[in-house]
Amino acid sequence: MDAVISVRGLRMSYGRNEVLRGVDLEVRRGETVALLGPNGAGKTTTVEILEGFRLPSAGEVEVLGVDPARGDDAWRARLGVVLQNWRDHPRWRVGELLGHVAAHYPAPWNTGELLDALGLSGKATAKVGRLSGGQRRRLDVALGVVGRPDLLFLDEPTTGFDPEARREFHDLVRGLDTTILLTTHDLAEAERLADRIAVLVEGRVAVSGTPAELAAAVRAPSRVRWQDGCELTDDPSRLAWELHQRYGGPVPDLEIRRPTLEESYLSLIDRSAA
Ligand SMILES: Nc1ncnc2c1ncn2[C@@H]1O[C@H](COP(=O)(O)OP(=O)(O)OP(=O)(O)O)[C@@H](O)[C@H]1O
Repeated sequence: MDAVISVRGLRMSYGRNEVLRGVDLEVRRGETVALLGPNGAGKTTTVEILEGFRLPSAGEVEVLGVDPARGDDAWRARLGVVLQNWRDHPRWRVGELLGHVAAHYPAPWNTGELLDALGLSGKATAKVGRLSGGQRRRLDVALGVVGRPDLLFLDEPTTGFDPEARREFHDLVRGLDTTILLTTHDLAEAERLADRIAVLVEGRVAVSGTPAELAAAVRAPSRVRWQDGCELTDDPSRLAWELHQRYGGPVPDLEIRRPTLEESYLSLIDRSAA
């Protein structure tokens, strides 16, 4: 199997605060996997360990076949990281900044071609500080992929975006041809971008799979409402049948509402936190 990321029993504590309590995660070549979880679940901590920026307390971690704690420059050059924003470089010109970063990699993109590919044609001589928000985000992606990474990390990439910018960013990410680990607390974003989703709750992967598998695995109860009552049940057709028997015929004002994936996800988080 072609595992790009392989994590077994990953644990991490900050002092007495045990943030990761045995995370298992695998990402295969070419996949986009979303690590989904509420605020404080430990997503950023996990990604920082995978990037080699933080040492775990325990567990086995391999990224591109290497323990990140021992990753050398050649290993690092195979990773791409999309940072939130290059706010510190407003006076650099786009092409200069991209060329400067590209120079650190053995086989980078041609910067002009990359700008074209990411919809920034004609912006090479523009100052970073003069780009629109959406253009800045494209540049962030360009900086993350300029070294042709084998693995790209996107940590909460659309926080603070308006819906239009989010849609554009999602289109951009879907067009990238690399393995991606994305962290997000937004289920809709995970569903839109990821082949597989791993839900991180309370320091563990509570459930993982394709969006469809997730929907089946975490289904919250359905709500059955009728003229004289309302019940939550995991087996709505059985309840409907029992009501049919009770009424000796059609159930007055019968209404069955199955949960959305969003509701199921929120119920999973609530159950785990309880
Ligand atoms: N450097 C640190 N020192 C101490 N505690 C930390 C540190 N970084 C994170 N934490 C704590 O670890 C927990 C997990 O944080 P982390 O940032 O990994 O979660 P997250 O899932 O990325 O959250 P968010 O979605 O809010 O970014 C939180 O309780 C946080 O306060």
